[in-house]
Amino acid sequence: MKLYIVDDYNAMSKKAADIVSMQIKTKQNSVIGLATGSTPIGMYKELIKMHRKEKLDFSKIKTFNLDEYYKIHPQDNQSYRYYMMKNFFNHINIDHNNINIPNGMTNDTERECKLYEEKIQESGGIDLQILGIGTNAHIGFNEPNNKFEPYTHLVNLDKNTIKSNSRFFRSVEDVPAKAISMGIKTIMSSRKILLLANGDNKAQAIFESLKGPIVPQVPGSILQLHKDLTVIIDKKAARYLEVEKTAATTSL
Ligand SMILES: N[C@@H]1[C@@H](O)[C@H](O)[C@@H](COP(=O)(O)O)O[C@@H]1O
Repeated sequence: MKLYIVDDYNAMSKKAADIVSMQIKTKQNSVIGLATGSTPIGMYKELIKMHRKEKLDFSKIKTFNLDEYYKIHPQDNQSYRYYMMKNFFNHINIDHNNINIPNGMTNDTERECKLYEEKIQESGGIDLQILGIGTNAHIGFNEPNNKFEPYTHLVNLDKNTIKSNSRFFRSVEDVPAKAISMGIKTIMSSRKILLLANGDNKAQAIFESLKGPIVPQVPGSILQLHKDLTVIIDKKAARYLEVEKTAATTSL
């Protein structure tokens, strides 16, 4: 694992954008797995800047988002589709046919999940998956559980997650109780994973995920088994990690 502990959110966002841009420059038709939440917003802003200033070309990439609330209309301003359009896709030259986000309105979730997995396979698999992490160590919407759910599936959101995501909604009652999420195997099958976290409230989840036992009660802990994991976190999220505080890369 490559671990970068950086000063702050801006440094995290810039470093993450550099890695994504390198991936796209190296392979123009890269398949990129994308995350939502507050964490990657800065990274998306940096990538938009790169597109404007250096003509970073997104025209051939394909994207798969980790998750979507259920049920939610794609045009609802709380949907992850809306978030992606607003924060990223509307500002770059991506082919909109190459954007994949689970359909949060489907009446047949089983079919939707199966189709999503098939589409990922057909695309050749994810080259680089971006991940944030929940305060309860969830990745995508894979909540703490007594088993790892392998493939894209319908999830009952944890109370903790509903509470923490309620900051984006009018009230806790407005947060959908379910979501469609890539599974643990879907995420782990990506050729590269980039995990981002910032702030004190992520320190425990980061510590348990990177240093604790690999258990489904801490979904992020599975990442320890990935062959090509890069972690970029700020000093606050790194609070409990006992690593040398050099700004350089540290291998755990
Ligand atoms: N489903 C998303 C995750 O993909 C995200 O990584 C996480 C952290 O969110 P944030 O970045 O806002 O802290 O929670 C959300 O609920």
